Amino acid sequence: MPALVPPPALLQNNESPLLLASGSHSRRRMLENAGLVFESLTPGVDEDSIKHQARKAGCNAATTALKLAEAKALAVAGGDAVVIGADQMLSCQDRWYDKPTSLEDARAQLRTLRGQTHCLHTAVVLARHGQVVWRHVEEPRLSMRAFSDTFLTRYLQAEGARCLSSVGAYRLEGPGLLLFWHIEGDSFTIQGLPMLALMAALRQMNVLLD
Ligand SMILES: Nc1nc2c(ncn2[C@H]2C[C@H](O)[C@@H](COP(=O)(O)OP(=O)(O)OP(=O)(O)O)O2)c(=O)[nH]1
Repeated sequence: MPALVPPPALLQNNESPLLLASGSHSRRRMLENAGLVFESLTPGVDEDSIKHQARKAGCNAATTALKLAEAKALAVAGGDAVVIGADQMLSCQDRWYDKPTSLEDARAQLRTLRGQTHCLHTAVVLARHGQVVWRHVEEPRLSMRAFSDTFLTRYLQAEGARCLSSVGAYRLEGPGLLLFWHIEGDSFTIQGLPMLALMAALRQMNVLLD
């Protein structure tokens, strides 16, 4: 039975096309699962340079994530569309982490994060006609178990490259859940988008029906 995707007219106004300025499968999946109809584009933004400048200017991780989300939303030519830009930074003990580039990188990162609490500074913005019209940040806190090296080896064998698409080297909706003993915050936000706040903003902008 194919997944039932409600026709756009039932859930949103066709006059305001929606564009996701992100290459994130996780973000796309969450919007699709909510029944939204949208286009997606991967923004060409030099994230490392923006992060470096922000850090040098003394910005915290939440402000930096907002700057990145805005840069992504403004980097795509949206025309009349409402454009969603988002970014997620991971910080632990004031150190910032990026998406691991290899399983060895993921192993090293998880060994550093285990037994500690880290924060996922998750920013989302809406832009229209080249202007950012809405900004939002949520900062869930996730406490990792002090898991064994044997567990970590088995986890990486089970997850493989799937864990490289996430800033924390885990998929909360997958075996990543086994890494944690406590989580404060919204699971959608952890997966990359504060969906409830975003849906409320899209209703405010008359993109989604109230
Ligand atoms: N499936 C899944 N993805 C997660 C989870 N936690 C974080 N992520 C993903 C969401 C984002 O795709 C990624 C955070 O990195 P970024 O915000 O830089 O986005 P990304 O580079 O993926 O795409 P973008 O820069 O927006 O084109 O981590 C999780 O628990 N599950």
